[in-house]
Amino acid sequence: MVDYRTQGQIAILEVNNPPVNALSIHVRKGLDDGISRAVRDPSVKAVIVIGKGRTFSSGADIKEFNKPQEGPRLTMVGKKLEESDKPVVAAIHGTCLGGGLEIALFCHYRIAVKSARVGFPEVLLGILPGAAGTQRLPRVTDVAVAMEMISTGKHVPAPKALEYGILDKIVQGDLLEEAVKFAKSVMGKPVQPCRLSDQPVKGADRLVQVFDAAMRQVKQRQRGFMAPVVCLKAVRSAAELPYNEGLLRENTLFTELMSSSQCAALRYAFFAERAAQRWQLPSGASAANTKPVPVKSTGVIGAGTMGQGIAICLLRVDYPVILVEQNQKLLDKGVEMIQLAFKDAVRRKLMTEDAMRHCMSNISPTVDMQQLANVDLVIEAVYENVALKQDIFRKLDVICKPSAVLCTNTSTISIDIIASATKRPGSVVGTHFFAPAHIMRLLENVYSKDTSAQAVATVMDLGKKIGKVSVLVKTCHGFVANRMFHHQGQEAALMLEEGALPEHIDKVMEDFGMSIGPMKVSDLSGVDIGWRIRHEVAKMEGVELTSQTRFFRGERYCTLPDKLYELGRLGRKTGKGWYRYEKPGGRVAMVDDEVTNLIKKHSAEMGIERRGISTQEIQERILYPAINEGFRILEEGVAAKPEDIDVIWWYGFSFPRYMGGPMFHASQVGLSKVYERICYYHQNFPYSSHWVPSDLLRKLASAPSPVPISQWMSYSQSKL
Ligand SMILES: CCCCCCCCCCCCC[C@H](O)CC(=O)SCCNC(=O)CCNC(=O)[C@H](O)C(C)(C)COP(=O)(O)OP(=O)(O)OC[C@H]1O[C@@H](n2cnc3c(N)ncnc32)[C@H](O)[C@@H]1OP(=O)(O)O
Repeated sequence: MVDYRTQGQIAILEVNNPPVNALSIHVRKGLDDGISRAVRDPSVKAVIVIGKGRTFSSGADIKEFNKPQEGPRLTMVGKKLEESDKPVVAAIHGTCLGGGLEIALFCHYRIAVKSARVGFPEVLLGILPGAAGTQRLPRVTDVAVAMEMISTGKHVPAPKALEYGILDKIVQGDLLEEAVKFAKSVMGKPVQPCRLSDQPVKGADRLVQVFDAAMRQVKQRQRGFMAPVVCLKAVRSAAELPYNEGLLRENTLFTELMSSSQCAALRYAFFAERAAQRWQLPSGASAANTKPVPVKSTGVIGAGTMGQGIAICLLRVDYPVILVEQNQKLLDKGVEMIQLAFKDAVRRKLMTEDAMRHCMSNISPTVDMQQLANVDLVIEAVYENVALKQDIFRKLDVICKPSAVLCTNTSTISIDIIASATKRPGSVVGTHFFAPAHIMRLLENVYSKDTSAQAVATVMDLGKKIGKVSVLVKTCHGFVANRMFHHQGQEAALMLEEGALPEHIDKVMEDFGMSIGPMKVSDLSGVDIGWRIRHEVAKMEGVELTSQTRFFRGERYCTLPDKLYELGRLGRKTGKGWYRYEKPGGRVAMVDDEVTNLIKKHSAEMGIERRGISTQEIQERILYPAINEGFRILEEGVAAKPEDIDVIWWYGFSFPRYMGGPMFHASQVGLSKVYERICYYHQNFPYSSHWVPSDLLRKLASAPSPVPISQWMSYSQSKL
């Protein structure tokens, strides 16, 4: 785990714990033994700590967090490094994160290659740097920088870290050779000035202003998230207490966070997100045994909002895009909007003018679908209409080369139905982007009964390349995201006619932790989207939905969203939806009397006596139908595991990660309690099928003791 060798008068401690040199027990032990040996050996005059493989160290081993602490503590190992009278140099490449950076800060010097990154991402796991990081970082760099780094978890590129004083030197060429040269240059120099524990905190005279400003930002950015707040308090104590007392304070705060439910949720999230990448099809084909089709050229059909966003995602990572629209006017508009989005990115310094020009030079706009003949992958992004999509895929089948992967950005229509329009259903796969497609991180990839493993591998790989978090699901109407979200929308509308107002529902859900409430989400994605889907389904079933419709498909139906649509209140894009906005496309949601009156009038017309709806009821009626549907999705194998559902909710609907996602949240509340409440609502609202309790949930709720999430799927086939 740590290889010890000497090169002349220099001892080299090389951490070797693939893949990311996590500081597991054997690494800590190896470093502890290694530094003792180097200190004891009179022929050794300097020490280098370096990582083998792709990285210096990703920090403490997160898998060990659930277990009793064994072996030397990281702070003890660090203390030995710092107390060495022989200079110790950390030689950094790849990432130097968390406990890895803490080790580096115990060393007397830090050098790095230019591509290295350093950071304290502990906050993203709901904890703080617990091996002296909060006390040592503000002794090497300004306290404001330390507060920013520790409370956001952002990685800092080596050149910036040099500027901050965290690194002593950036080297070119072979890192070890350069480290040896550097070690020789400091051999024999006194190490005392390089011991951070002896240094004062930098910028301590500005502590109060810096702390207050950082705290304001943290509270604004992430309401309800404890870790950033506690991180700031820990850094503050570095400036207020002597070093050793600061360490004790850090330890107390660390233990507090480590035992919190937010930390449990975030650790779950860390592994869930990675597990989602290890996809597997029922055939046994998997990420491990399937190669993607190489993609060098792409096409996007539809230059509307979604098509524009998807094209931007592809252009940003250097894919050439053939953008197809049905007429020149729509095409020109689409290209103009793409250009505007890039200009905005330049204005916000997210890209350079040159990069923008390069991206724009990679678009080939056309109204001729034949231009797609040679692309490796095409994504259809036209509006949600079965006949239209089938027509496009029929044409693609004729036009595209045999190896092309044919993707659809449908958000609800079964991929089986779209693929059936082609003679190559194996090549057809769903790539469901979330609006705005160039901003939202989620890509819900959808396989049909015929989709080939290679097509799946290609879209999972594409997701990674364009910086998305991809989750693979099996096709059905609405897939995972919209199938669950749909019930929230239904239940929200029903609560509106019973007595709630949009701002009440949003406030409750925002207080719960959602970054925006469901009514604002509806305005953001467009009131017309739901309208189109409902009316498309009704049309397919030969039903006409009118303002008098009370039941549809045997279920209680609320016409309020349809009434909003008919008023042309389509959401943010028209400047009016469930709220009023400062302008079409505006962002500031304001309560609108017209909507309040519409809702009250609607209740009266329906003969419903409005009542006050409690916070608990709003929370349960928004969350539990989605959770119940999540269990059905698991029963049907539409999602392979509960973790995949939660990943979809973090990245598709901004569900607070520190609450773990709806399925994790259900496990925290207790499945028997969730089941009991769903049964209660089912009794009260018998005409809403989303309250019919899932069989899997029933089985899990009646287990003699709580079943851990990782074992839920073993109950899906059981006969209990
Ligand atoms: C009250 C009870 C007290 C009990 C106390 C017990 C602990 C005491 C410890 C006290 C000291 C605190 C020390 C320190 O302050 C705390 C920490 O260091 S926490 C860790 C901080 N580091 C991180 O959060 C980094 C996490 N990793 C990443 O961001 C990325 O993995 C990466 C390093 C940037 C690399 O990214 P990629 O190249 O994309 O690779 P992957 O992400 O796919 O990772 C590959 C593989 O490695 C696994 N892995 C990564 N990091 C860790 C880790 N720190 N520990 C364990 N495993 C890690 C990852 O899961 C992947 O594996 P796979 O899932 O594919 O099997």
